[in-house]
Amino acid sequence: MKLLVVAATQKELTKVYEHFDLAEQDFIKTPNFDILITGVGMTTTAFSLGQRLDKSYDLVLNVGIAGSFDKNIPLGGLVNIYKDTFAELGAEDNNNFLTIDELGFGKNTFQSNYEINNLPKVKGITVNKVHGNSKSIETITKRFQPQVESMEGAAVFYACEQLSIPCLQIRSISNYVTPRAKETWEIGLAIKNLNDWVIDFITQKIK
Ligand SMILES: O=C(O)c1cccc(C(=O)CC[C@H]2O[C@@H](n3cnc4c(=O)[nH]cnc43)[C@H](O)[C@@H]2O)c1
Repeated sequence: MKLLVVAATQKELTKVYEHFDLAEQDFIKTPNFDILITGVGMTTTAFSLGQRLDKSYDLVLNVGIAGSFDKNIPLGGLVNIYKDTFAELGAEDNNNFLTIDELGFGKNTFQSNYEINNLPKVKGITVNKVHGNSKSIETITKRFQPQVESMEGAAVFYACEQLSIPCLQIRSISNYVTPRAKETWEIGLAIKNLNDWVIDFITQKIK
């Protein structure tokens, strides 16, 4: 199994780098798995994957922290984002929003096609702008009923679909999507739990 692990920042994979004794670089090849650090957001993700992703990979594992709309998911909890939507891609039509699908230019939602058993499956959206305002949170919740949001997920699903490569997106919840309150974010806990899971997953896969 040739595995590519994709994350936005090296910080989100700190313990993975330490555990496997990896050099602090944004693209690392090892005999058993590769790591790609893309930078934050859809544009950097698309560019990085355009440079590094090829059909030799059997699985892409997209990991990172994320915000949750769903207060039933604990901070530091891991989720399997099985479906992810480009939430801002489309057109305003006065008080309505037309998705890229409705405009006839493609599709806005992409799915994972790799099954694992042990994590809750949730619906995500991918955004350029982290939600941090009551009105916009209410609007986006009504529009797509998302449980979580990130800034890269749908872009990774898109790239994998283009090359027919199985893709799994696992994220650890660092914060709730609320009017911005960074002091309540649990980034350290989320990154620790994510890294423990990634180390375990890689170790199982390369046995
Ligand atoms: O401040 C830090 O110490 C720190 C360490 C590692 C990563 C970060 C980030 O802010 C990474 C940004 C990354 O996180 C995702 N994310 C997290 N929460 C949300 C959210 O509420 N809405 C959207 N995206 C979120 C996102 O995918 C970014 O790539 C900070």
